[in-house]
Amino acid sequence: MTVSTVDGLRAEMAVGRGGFRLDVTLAAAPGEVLAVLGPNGSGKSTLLDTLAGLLRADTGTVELAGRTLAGDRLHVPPHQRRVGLVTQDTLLFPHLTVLANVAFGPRAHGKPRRAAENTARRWLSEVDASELAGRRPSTLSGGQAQRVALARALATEPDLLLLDEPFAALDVDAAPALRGLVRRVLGVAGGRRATVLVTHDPLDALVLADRVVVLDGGRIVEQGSTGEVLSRPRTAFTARVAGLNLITGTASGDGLVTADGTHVAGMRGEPLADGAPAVAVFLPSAVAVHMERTLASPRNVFPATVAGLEPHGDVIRVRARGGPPWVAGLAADLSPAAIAELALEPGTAIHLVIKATEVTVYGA
Ligand SMILES: Nc1ncnc2c1ncn2[C@@H]1O[C@H](COP(=O)(O)OP(=O)(O)OP(=O)(O)O)[C@@H](O)[C@H]1O
Repeated sequence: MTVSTVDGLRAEMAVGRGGFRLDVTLAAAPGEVLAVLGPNGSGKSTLLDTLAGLLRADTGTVELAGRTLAGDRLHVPPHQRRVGLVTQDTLLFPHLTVLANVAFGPRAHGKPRRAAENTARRWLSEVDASELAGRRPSTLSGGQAQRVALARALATEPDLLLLDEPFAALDVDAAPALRGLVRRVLGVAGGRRATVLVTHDPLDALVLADRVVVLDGGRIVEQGSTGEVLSRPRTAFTARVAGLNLITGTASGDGLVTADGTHVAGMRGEPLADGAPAVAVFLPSAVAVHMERTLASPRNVFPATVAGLEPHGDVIRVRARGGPPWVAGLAADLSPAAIAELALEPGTAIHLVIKATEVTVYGA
């Protein structure tokens, strides 16, 4: 083993893939979660594959928790890196039970069977999957399989956890709860472990990451704390990524109550005591605009006024104002045809309609 003085992860590497070249320098401190955002083809998977050791960098070094994993003529193979990888395809062994799948890593690292199974049970319990221990992977739902895959990665006690779009394959009902669970689990025994999370979804970054890097064309075009990058975007991609609606208030039931007493119906992303400071987060694409006040439940209906219309890729972003202060700046993405049909223009009185299942509520 080659010793390094670096705590956590530090990677400075260049790798070519066909005509594409990834050239990045990044670091994640022990206990830190670094989100990697970027448009399709920007090099996110190439980055993860290289960190995992599945792909060999052409030049550069990768150092992790006091060890050099890649460098001058050095390439530590994936299974010796102490790196855990969770992807959308959970890749569980179909012929093994859930318990045996999770115990596999510790066994492969030399733990006796009983000790490996104890470790597996502990991590299954952390991801709320103890009752799945005897099941085969083919009998699990997508969300259950993702929880098991996470337990399997963590059971090896990796120095680096790589999460590749872990919620992308889940339906809208399953993703918020799993995101909340991952946030909790990443806090467990996370002192030494660094985490790199690749995602398309700004919610993932907002909820899970301490810092964000934005990749474009194989290079890092933005980086900083998650709040900094998402509140002051400097590229079109990050501006879109940051285009979230956010309402602050205090937790109440499954939703929250704003300072002026409006109830916002949502889904809890994590357990929250009623009255705790909370934020409700949803995408502009989840907001419909109606002229009449519809009473369809379980939807949120907020009266507002059109403040402005901005072209936004293929859609028109409607900005709202009026009513209580939190309405100002809320955005709805509509097709140009819908804008024309509703005859929207600045000053038009509207109702913003958002399904509760599209709104995720987290602790603030
Ligand atoms: N096996 C490969 N051989 C040659 N080129 C590849 C290979 N895999 C990826 N590429 C190219 O490398 C570039 C970066 O791809 P990569 O999959 O890392 O991007 P990404 O950001 O993960 O994209 P996405 O969000 O679509 O998953 C792309 O131009 C892609 O065409």
